Parts: sequence; C-alpha cells; structure tokens
Amino acid sequence: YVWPSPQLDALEALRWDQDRNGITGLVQPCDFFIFGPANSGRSNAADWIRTAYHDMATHNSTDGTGGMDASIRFTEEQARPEDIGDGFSNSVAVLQAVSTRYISIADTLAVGLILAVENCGGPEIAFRGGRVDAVEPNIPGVPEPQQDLDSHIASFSRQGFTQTEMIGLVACGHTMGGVQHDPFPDIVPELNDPNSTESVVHFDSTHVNFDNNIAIEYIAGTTKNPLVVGFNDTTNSDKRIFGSDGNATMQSFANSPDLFASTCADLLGRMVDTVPAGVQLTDVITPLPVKPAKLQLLFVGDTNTIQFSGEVRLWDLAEGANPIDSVVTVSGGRHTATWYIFDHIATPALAALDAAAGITSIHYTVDNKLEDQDGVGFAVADDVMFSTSSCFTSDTGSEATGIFHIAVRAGVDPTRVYLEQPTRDSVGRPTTSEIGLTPPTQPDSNATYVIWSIQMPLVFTAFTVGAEIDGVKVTRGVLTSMIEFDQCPT
Ligand code: HEM
Repeated sequence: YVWPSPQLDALEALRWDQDRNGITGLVQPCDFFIFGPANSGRSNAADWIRTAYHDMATHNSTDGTGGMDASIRFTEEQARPEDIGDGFSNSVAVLQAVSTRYISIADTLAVGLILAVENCGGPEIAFRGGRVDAVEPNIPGVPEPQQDLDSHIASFSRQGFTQTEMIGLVACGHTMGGVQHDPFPDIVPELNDPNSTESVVHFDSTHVNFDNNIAIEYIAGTTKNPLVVGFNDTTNSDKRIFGSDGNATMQSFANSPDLFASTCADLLGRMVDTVPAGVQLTDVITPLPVKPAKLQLLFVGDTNTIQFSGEVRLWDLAEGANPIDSVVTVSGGRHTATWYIFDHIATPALAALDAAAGITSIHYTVDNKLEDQDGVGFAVADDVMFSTSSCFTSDTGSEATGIFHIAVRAGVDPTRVYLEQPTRDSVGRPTTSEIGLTPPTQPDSNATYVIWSIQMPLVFTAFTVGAEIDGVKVTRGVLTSMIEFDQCPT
C-alpha cells in the first residue's frame, strides 16, 4: 500500500515494529510469563495461542456467527466451563492494551498468536487486519477434552475445518504449553515440582518451542502429553484426535519439520482469519521497506514557520549498511528494524520551514538510493497542526489552566476543529472522544494560519489534532499534552 493510511500504518506497525510495538517483548524469551515466576511452567506465548483459538472456536460457518471478534474478553465467556483458567483474562489484559481506534482488540489477539508462534521458532503467518470487536458474548462452542471424537469432528466442522485440519490445528496449538492442575485437577495431579510451580504437565518436551516434537514424541510413544497418556482416558482427547486417521497426519508431521511448519502457517492463518459474516479483512500486511512515523508539525506564529519532526523506519537494513545518525535498532522475531529520528535539534533546518510555502511531501535517501514510493513521495499534510503558542499556567491547584491553540491553514475552512482523546466505549472497544475548539472571532485575512483555541483546566491528557474538512474527518500529529508546550506568558 501507499503510505499514509492510518489504519494500515497502525496494523503494519503492530505486526512489524518488533520490540517497539509494546507486545513482542512479552514473548521474548518464549518462557516469559508476566503473571507468575519464571519457574511457573506457564508462558505468555502459550496463553496467547490458546486465547486466539478459544475466541475463534465459537464460529459457526453455516450462519456466520462467532469467530475472531474478541468476545473472549467478556467475563461471561471466561466463566464458562469450556473457557476455564485465567489464561484468557491474562492475555486479553496485555494484548487489548495495544488496541486503538485503528486496531480492534480482536486484531491484537490475532497478532498475539502470530508473534508468539514466530518468536518461538514457528513459521511466519500471514496477517490481515480489520476484525470487528463483538459487543456481547458469542454462543458457546469451544471443544472440551471429555467430549468424544464425533463431537470434536462436528465441532471443528462447524468452525470450518475438516477432520485432517482438526488434527493439524490441535497439533499446531499443542506444540506449546500444557495442562495445569488448577483448572484441570482430574487430568493433571499436583506436581510439587520447583520447575513447574503451577503444576503444568507440558504437551511435549520443548513446550516453549514451536516445533514438531509434539508429533515426534507422539509417534515414538515417548509422549507425556496429558491429553494422550493422561490417567483418565475420558479426557484423552488428543489421543482420539491424533489417532483418528490411523496416525497418518501425525506421522507426516513427525517425518518433516517443514511440513509441520507450513501446515501450521496455513491452518493458524485461516484460524485467525475466521471472522463473523460481513467482516471484511484487509489484504495481507507486509512490512514497508521505508516508513515514516510519528510525524509532527508545529506552527510557530512569531516567525511564521513550521517545526517538523518525526522518525523513519528502515526495514531489514542490509548487512554493512551504515547510514549516519543511527538512533535505535530493534530486533525481534527474525527481523531487524532501524529507526532514525529527525527533529529540529538533530537537523536545525527542520526547526523553521517557511510556513507560507508549507510542506506537501517528504522523501529519503537511503544508501544513495532515493526512497519516494516510486515517485509518489510520502505525503505530509500541513492543513491543521498544534501551534507552539499553546501553553499552561504555572499556578498550582485548581487555578492551573492551559490553552490549546490549533493552527488552520488559510483556505482550508474546516467545519470543526477538535482535540482527539483515545478512550473506550461501554464494552471496552477503543474509540475517540472529541473536544471542540472555537474558531477565531476576527481572523487576520493575511495570515498563513489562523488559530482555533480552547482554554481548559491544566490536564496531562495527550491529544491528537482532529478536523472535519469537506465532510471528511482527518487526524494530524502525534499524541501531545499541554505540558509539552511552554508556560503561558504572564
Ligand atoms: C479438541 C480440541 C481441543 C481441546 C479439547 C483442547 C484442550 C486443552 C486443554 C484441556 C488445555 C489445558 C489448558 C490449561 O491447563 O489451562 C489446553 C491447552 C492449550 N491449548 Fe488446547 N485444546 C484443543 C484444541 C486446541 C487448538 C486448536 C489450539 C490452537 C491452535 C490449542 C492451543 C492450546 C495451547 C497453546 C494450550 C496451552 C496453554 C498454556 O499452556 O497456557 N488447543 N488445550
């Protein structure tokens, strides 16, 4: 896609910004578990994979209801016997935190699975965005270990998967993690094991690696999978499922790590793309080679100039490439991303761009190569922006106030200008609240920019700039709070 596109830019960043996206670090190392000690036997990675499956497993491919829609976040679903355990609330707590108005909670659950698999040795899974968060719980339908094989075949068929695909999905899921004593005391005993303080019996001997040992150990007869060799045969669902085609599928996985990886990439990709009817997912999101981010324009009225700052991310920079001013290099998974920060301090020329001339687009030169999206350039909007005349008073207590000034380019004529604040609706979905600004009473007809304003008590909340122009709502700049500006002149 051509940058900028607010939704695709945000989805691309969540999927590809590596350790900078706020969540990749939670599955590095793969045995990391933030809700308990390192020797708990549990991992965020396994919880994230199971959470995505339980969110999807309510899907009914006949009537189009259920699927990846983050209905698993509702306590009513988490209270069901089919969703026993705290792995769902744990996963939702950390993943939904990175949802925004452009990224649904369901999208974060899908990315969570993808990052967990990829960072723990598994294949890269294609990611599409655009899932829509449910407003209420779905109809129950997650398979449980005590059910018989026919019920499981029927359940996966309802979800949209054949019997062979069921074997694959269960093997791909159960290469990570295990069964805990606490929620499943009839499957796993209390272990009293200092290396598994939450008494987890793992599905294979490499439970934090996404690999085909789940199949190798099953075929070799050395498996300790508690859903295969558990003392209670009624709950040995993996045994019934894995053996349901005479072990043909599991044998093929045991023979070939590559086949296991490619089958899992396909099945898990289809799993996270299983969405309620009517939801339109984006195309597969691949990383942009050169991507601007966090662009901020500030109008400086005294000098009639614009201060410009931002970042650019270079993807998988070639070995040996050594551009100047390297600021942060971040890796994660199998990729490296390098960010260069440009601002008025590092590059004084950006401190005072001629406001009358304005700015329409930028391009970069990377290793002597022009990067401008094949001649299109990276478009930059100079229509509305914060003005550096925004300020706050130093008074303490209830007297403290501040003023936001938003500069609107002459001739733009928005119907509304407002501050945008990220917030949540009554069912937890990310949304935006708006605080309207007042237009100038006597605008200077010669000015390049006119100032809309709002006075309010001193707040530390960060806002972006919003405006409605020709019936279209636009967002500009990065989240900025009052105290980032100077104190008001007294
Ligand atoms: C018939 C189908 C399935 C049954 C009956 C089943 C059952 C179970 C049970 C009983 C546990 C233990 C949970 C705990 O102790 O908290 C578990 C864990 C897990 N399941 Fe499944 N499962 C099924 C299919 C799947 C699928 C299709 C996936 C993903 C593609 C999956 C992924 C996982 C993961 C990653 C864990 C480990 C969780 C952790 O260690 O925190 N399961 N499963």
